[in-house]
Amino acid sequence: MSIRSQLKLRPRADQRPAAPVAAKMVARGVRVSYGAKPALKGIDLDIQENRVLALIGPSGCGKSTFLRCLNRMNDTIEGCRVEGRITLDGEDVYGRTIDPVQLRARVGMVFQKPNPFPKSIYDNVAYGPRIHGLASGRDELDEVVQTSLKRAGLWAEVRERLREPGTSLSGGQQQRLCIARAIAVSPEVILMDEPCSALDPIATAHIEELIDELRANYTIVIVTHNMQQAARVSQRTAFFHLGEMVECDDTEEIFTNPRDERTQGYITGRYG
Ligand SMILES: Nc1ncnc2c1ncn2[C@@H]1O[C@H](COP(=O)(O)OP(=O)(O)OP(=O)(O)O)[C@@H](O)[C@H]1O
Repeated sequence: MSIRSQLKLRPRADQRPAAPVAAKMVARGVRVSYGAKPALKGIDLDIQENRVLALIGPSGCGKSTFLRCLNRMNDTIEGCRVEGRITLDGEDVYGRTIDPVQLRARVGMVFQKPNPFPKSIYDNVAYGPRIHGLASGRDELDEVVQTSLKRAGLWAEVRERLREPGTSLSGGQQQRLCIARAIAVSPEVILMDEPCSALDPIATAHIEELIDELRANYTIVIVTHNMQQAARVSQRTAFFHLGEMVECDDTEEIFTNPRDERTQGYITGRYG
């Protein structure tokens, strides 16, 4: 069986944009350390608009650290130092005028384990728009909640139970609720840190389909250990190794024709 069919790669024409795609976020020389210990050693990476970028690599190579740099989640980790430059639409996200709370509304995050707030399904989604003042009045808030749940592919399952706790949903539904919560504040970029690792194969398939739909409206960066998943959902893939970004290319190139032998070793399962 060819690697293309093993990885369920889509036909070439679907993978390749006809024209160059604009970079939504750009990282240059990003170095991160936790105390004295370096975790990222100078990452240069462009994140293209309305594309899914998968970050792959062995455990501990710095994928999550890099993801957290993009919306300054690392700010909350004591002893974590970030150097270099990351821009969103050309603006330095570490610039003095940037409010990290506003940044995290523009660059939302979905975590490994579904983490709904201890609130109703409705309030989980309404929370962000309320604190950011994005809806004036109840009707508008209802509309935002409904639209976000629809985009997250959850509306049909929860429309009759909006007042029930978010935690009463199944794991896969909770993860879609978390995606709806991220979408509700109209982000431009969505970061996903192994969003399917706690889910069964059916819930995983549902989230993967959703990711493919969401890229029409959002730029997505996903960390995954599952190479089939990277091949199925992403158009670009970056391979990380020991704190370096070894190569980034069209997903199909990375999986069928990697330039670096470390990438080759990883995707063929020699290590990792
Ligand atoms: N909060 C932290 N405090 C100290 N060191 C950390 C912290 N988070 C990560 N590290 C270290 O930074 C390095 C990169 O970790 P990171 O979690 O970014 O890797 P990863 O590629 O996402 O790994 P995994 O695939 O296992 O999730 C590792 O050596 C890790 O031990």
